[in-house]
Amino acid sequence: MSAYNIVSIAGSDPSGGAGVQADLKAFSAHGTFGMTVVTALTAQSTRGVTGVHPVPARFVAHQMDTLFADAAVHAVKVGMLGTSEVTEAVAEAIDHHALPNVVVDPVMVAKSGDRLLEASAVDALRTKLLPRADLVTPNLPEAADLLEEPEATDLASMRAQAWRLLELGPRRVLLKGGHLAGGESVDVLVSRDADPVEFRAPRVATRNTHGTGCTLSSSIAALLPQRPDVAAAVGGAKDYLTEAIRRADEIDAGGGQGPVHHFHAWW
Ligand SMILES: Nc1ncnc2c1ncn2[C@@H]1O[C@H](COP(=O)(O)OP(=O)(O)O)[C@@H](O)[C@H]1O
Ligand SMILES: Cc1ncc(COP(=O)(O)O)c(N)n1
Repeated sequence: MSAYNIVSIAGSDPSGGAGVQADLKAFSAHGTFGMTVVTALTAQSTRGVTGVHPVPARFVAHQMDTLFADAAVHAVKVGMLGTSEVTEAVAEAIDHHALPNVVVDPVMVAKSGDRLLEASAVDALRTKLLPRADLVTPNLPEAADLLEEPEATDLASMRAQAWRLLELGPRRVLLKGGHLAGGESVDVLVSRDADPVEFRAPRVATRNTHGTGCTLSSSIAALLPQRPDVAAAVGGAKDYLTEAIRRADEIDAGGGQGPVHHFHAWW
């Protein structure tokens, strides 16, 4: 029996590498029981997103109310939200159901360059959701959009932006450096209540990085109830993800940018 129920509130990726599909795989790999609240359907493959069909906000709220009235939830990962109405519904549910260990991955644009959040919804994400997050995990373009600043180009500007993101209200910020160049991929964790920590991993030479951000945030959510503190959960998630990227070329899910290997410890 798994002691922990972890919920992904995110979009569907039929190709299985990102969205709720990736989250369920990561939750399972970390020995937890995964649940999902779907916020949007996408038509998507390893080559890109060809369509987005948002779920009406009222029905996203209906899914959450039905699930949270029954299941004990130990952590939540929030991914693609699509619209400002859905973003606001999720923010309300976090308060109403007093959801614990809320990890927000502020998904805006897919690796393929396709938009996954309406431009008009960035404000709702910034003002309604970020202040309710225990941890927010932007990549560099998302951090720049949230701060309305140019994108960070080195570790020093990343560190400065991580602190400014903390001023938007989340309890902690993990600013991910996957989009920078260099031999190492470095993520910066800053908190209101602990010293900053940097997580370094050798940069893997592969184009198969579809869903890395989804997989990292859902792994952190799965590990938060199992590890002594947030830095330990992020470290465990980063180690798992790095190995999943290292083994990504073993999966053949299409001819574009492929997924990472969620079950590298088993197959
Ligand atoms: N080629 C790579 N090798 C190793 N780690 C990577 C690589 N690309 C991304 N990462 C790591 O994957 C995670 C997601 O990174 P990033 O690409 O910045 O976010 P997103 O997937 O949201 O765009 C981060 O921990 C980052 O350091
Ligand atoms: C449903 C959904 N959610 C999130 C992502 C982002 O993942 P990535 O940035 O790796 O494309 C995605 N492509 N699809």
